[in-house]
Amino acid sequence: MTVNPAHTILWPAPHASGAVDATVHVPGSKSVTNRALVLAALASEPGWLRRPLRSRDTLLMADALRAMGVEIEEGVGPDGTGEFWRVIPAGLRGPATVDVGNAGTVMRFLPPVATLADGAIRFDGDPRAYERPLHGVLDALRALGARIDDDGRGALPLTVQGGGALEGGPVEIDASSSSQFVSALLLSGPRFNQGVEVRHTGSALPSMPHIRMTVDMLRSVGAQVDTPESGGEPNVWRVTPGALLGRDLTVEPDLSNAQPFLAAALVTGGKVVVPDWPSRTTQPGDRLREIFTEMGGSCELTDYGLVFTGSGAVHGIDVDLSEVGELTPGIAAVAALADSPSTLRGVAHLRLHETDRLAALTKEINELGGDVTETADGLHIRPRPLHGGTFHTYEDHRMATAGAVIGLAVEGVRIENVATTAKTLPEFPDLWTGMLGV
Ligand SMILES: O=C(O)C1=C[C@@H](OP(=O)(O)O)[C@@H](O)[C@H](O)C1
Ligand SMILES: C=C(OP(=O)(O)O)C(=O)O
Repeated sequence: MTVNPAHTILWPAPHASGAVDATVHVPGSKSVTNRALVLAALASEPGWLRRPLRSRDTLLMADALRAMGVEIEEGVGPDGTGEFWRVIPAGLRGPATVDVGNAGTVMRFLPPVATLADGAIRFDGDPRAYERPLHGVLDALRALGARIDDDGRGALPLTVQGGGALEGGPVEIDASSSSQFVSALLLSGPRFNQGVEVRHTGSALPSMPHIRMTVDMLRSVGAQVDTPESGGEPNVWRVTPGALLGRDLTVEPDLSNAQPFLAAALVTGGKVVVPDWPSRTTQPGDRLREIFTEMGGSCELTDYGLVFTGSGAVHGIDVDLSEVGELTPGIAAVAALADSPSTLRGVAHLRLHETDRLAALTKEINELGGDVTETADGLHIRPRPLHGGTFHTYEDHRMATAGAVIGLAVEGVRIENVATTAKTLPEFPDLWTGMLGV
């Protein structure tokens, strides 16, 4: 992917001179695209993805699957239907090398896939990827019969010695540091000889909507999945072995990436329309309708999409974000501009995301004059008048977009390395200036 060199230095975040009024077409969901790619690669017939997200995380996923033998053709559909990817599954094989970048979905979803390959699959990634938790997936795979060589830390870099099949069966994991451990095992589960039964044994499990997304998408390609919600035991998911269908799936807009645009309407007292907002979805970003309404906006979901309107007032909020952790940076940015304090709770695991998001938000907002303190599991934010300055992003796409939201209301904010938004939204700087008409 080409990165505009100007965006890797300091990007003057545009200041809003008035209320925004824009329609923003938000590209496809990262979480849906990467699940769809994995499921299509494991299917027994070709499948299609329409309007897939093209970003660093999803291109890494596509490249990794290609390296293991899957064919992915790219094209553009007729009549404005947008881009499509046609995924043609093949016998997975090594040797191959997978670059996970700093994509949680790639580093967690693919080691289970690699156990099904014939040959060695080596995994490597960005320095931060070495620090992000992976042990839950690796320990589980070993317990299910896989051979994995690592340096003993239960982290990247590592090599999965794919044996062409995995026995599978019941396994216990502690997924309190990432829901992606559970999703990873479930996604490949239909292809294990005995399927898989995942029992989460640790403390609270974050990001439950993302596990529901995994289950929904598995079922939509013909997998049989028993869940706590479908009458099973609490914290236990069971996937029956079986073939997966190739599907024709249109990817929903990424609702977490819609967040900065909705936030723009909220903090400027303006209006933003996001076309194709789904009426029913497992994406955690759908919770923004409720959260940003409580913070002062209002929503109307029409057949065309979501119409979100700010009132001019921005209120603080006391909210448990454990189910929707990836929304935290954007909510913190709005909270720093509110008329009352906020408490964001339930997100201790964000310390092991792209960066330590709790530390990064605290430091960067405070350096602009804010008053944020870290708690054991979140942030306490007391709004104060902010001033301009450099907002560092720590190679975290959501830090960059959070800084841009603050920049709308505060003159002189410069975002360091806005190009890091390429992880999930390479078009961010252009969409942002387009929204503002600058
Ligand atoms: O499965 C997924 O697509 C995701 C799950 C969540 O991870 P954690 O459970 O590690 O927070 C979320 O934060 C991440 O952005 C995407
Ligand atoms: C936590 C995130 O990403 P990842 O998929 O790398 O975990 C995120 O996008 O906010």
